[in-house]
Amino acid sequence: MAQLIDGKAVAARVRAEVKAEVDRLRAEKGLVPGLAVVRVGEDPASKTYVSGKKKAAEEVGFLSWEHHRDSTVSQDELLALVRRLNEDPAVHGVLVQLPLPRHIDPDVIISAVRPEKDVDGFHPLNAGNLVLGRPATRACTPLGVMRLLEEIGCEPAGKRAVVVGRSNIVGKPMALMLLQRNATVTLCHSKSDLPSEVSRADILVVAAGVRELVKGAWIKPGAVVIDVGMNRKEEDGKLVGDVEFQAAAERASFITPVPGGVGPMTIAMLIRNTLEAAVRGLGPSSA
Ligand SMILES: Nc1nc(=O)c2c([nH]1)NC[C@@H]1CN(c3ccc(C(=O)N[C@@H](CCC(=O)O)C(=O)O)cc3)C=[N+]21
Repeated sequence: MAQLIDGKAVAARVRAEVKAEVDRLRAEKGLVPGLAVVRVGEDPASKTYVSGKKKAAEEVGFLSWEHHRDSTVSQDELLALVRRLNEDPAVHGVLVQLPLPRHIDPDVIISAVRPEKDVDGFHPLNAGNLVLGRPATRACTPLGVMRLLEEIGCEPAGKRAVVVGRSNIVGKPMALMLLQRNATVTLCHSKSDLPSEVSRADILVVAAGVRELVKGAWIKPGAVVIDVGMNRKEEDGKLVGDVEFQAAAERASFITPVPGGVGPMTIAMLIRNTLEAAVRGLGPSSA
């Protein structure tokens, strides 16, 4: 039976680390990190996530602002807001909650955020620097997964890592981070021969957005299974992942639950990225 990876507990520890650093920055430099979150429309999931981000920001002693706009806001109006936040010296991190309404091109908005303030790590400059293995702000969810692997003492070097799902916000950066740590990485589309790909994984990360897509019987005995999926069941409103949890747990050595696995880590890493953006803003060697 697999050991559970307690993302909630690790995330709380990350936030405590950040809080200690924020207290020191405030005392020594008079600096308080600031996070601005932009939310458009009335998507209930976005509302929940944004309030989670705001709560975490306040818990660690950041300043935080939520800028809410109606779903009818124009792309130009949203761009103007992003530019204002880019110029605001109290704001160290700018996050535009996705998804955006259909009449707004998310690439245009994401590219407008100053790369130094892009705490999501979605800006093409940060994404490109990740590809090149250069310093960059890294996407929060895969960064959180890397931290979970570290916590359980899982060393990626030389292991076969399989990532299911190729999104720009999870799958692709996840594969690159594992590659950077010298894993042998396979990045799969959900149309791949998943049973055969998954069965070779020492480290399996699933971010496909399809409820219980990965069956327990496919898991290699002893594998580390990281489930990034978040699917709300029609029947009872409960969250389930992209992995058939019970059956997978019988074969895996470690597995993340949903909820309480990767989700809380995403927010904790956003908080970390914002702290780092604030410290970078002080200029070289002044931290
Ligand atoms: N610009 C942008 N950046 C994001 O980082 C971003 C985004 N847009 N759009 C949506 C996704 C989703 N996301 C989650 C964050 C926390 C949990 C989380 O804390 N989940 C809890 C459960 C929450 C619940 O019960 O609903 C858990 O897994 O334990 C989940 C999902 C960030 N996203």
